[in-house]
Amino acid sequence: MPSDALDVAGLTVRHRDVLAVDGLDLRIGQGETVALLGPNGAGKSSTVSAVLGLVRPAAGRVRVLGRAPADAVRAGCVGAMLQHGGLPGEARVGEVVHLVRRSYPDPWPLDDLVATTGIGGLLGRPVDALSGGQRQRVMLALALAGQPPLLLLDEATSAMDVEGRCAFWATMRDLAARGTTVVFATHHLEEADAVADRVVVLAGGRVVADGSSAAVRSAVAGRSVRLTADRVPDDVPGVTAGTRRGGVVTLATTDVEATLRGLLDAGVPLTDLEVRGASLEDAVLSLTTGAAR
Ligand SMILES: Nc1ncnc2c1ncn2[C@@H]1O[C@H](COP(=O)(O)OP(=O)(O)OP(=O)(O)O)[C@@H](O)[C@H]1O
Repeated sequence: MPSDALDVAGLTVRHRDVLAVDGLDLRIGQGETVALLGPNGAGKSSTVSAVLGLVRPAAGRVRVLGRAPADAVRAGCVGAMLQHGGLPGEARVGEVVHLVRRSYPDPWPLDDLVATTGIGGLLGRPVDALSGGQRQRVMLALALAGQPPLLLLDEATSAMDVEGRCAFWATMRDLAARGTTVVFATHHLEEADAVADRVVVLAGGRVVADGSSAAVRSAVAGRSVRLTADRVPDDVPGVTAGTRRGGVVTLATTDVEATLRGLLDAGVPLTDLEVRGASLEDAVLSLTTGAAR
């Protein structure tokens, strides 16, 4: 059994003259929940397409659970929800789910699949009559139909309402807890922050940050240190700006550790100390601005 769900080395994807993915290295272990983040055109969908064997890389290597992408897909190892995934318009949802389940040797039990994805009320409806969010729920059911060990989700919740999103991510957490590897591309950074145990930030087809959400957030400048203090010296290391409201001092800093050390060295007690990091959105913006071609 390979230890990696995904092993991507030097992946380069070109769409005619556009370099979409530029020598990308990425290893994802089994059971990880990983968010792919980055601005429009960063190469997230192209990476997902290469992992599914839908585009042929110009260079590099992709292994999915130790297999070539097409073999992994054929073996039912990968479930995917893509941005432009098609469904037969006139067929009823129940028929499509039935057909897809039948194509797998060990499909997800129907009742549980229907309940998990919340499509019970949709089975008799023609696919064409679904709303965007309902359609995404059906796509999820199809992606899960073969009980795949690896799920790839590209903007999977873009059309869902708040309730649908909450239910969707609760399902993902359950699947992750059962050992499913979940890799999702999203622009909803709060989802990534809440769900992913690792975030990979792409820009210009390259990885510009890779780590826990907390680690990626802390890698950017713009953190602040807040404390209650009567006096703070002017020359605390790392501090770029300071404000005072009553007894509460807020210091913007590029180096939290140096700032805290400086305060302690100056004999300032760290009363009511709060250190605030940049949001994941701040971090992704800062990491990707100027990084894309
Ligand atoms: N079929 C295609 N033909 C030509 N260029 C393409 C094609 N698909 C993607 N591209 C280009 O490749 C680059 C990467 O696109 P990709 O869709 O992988 O980015 P993304 O990070 O998924 O973006 P988004 O967040 O907008 O979905 C972009 O410059 C895009 O215009």
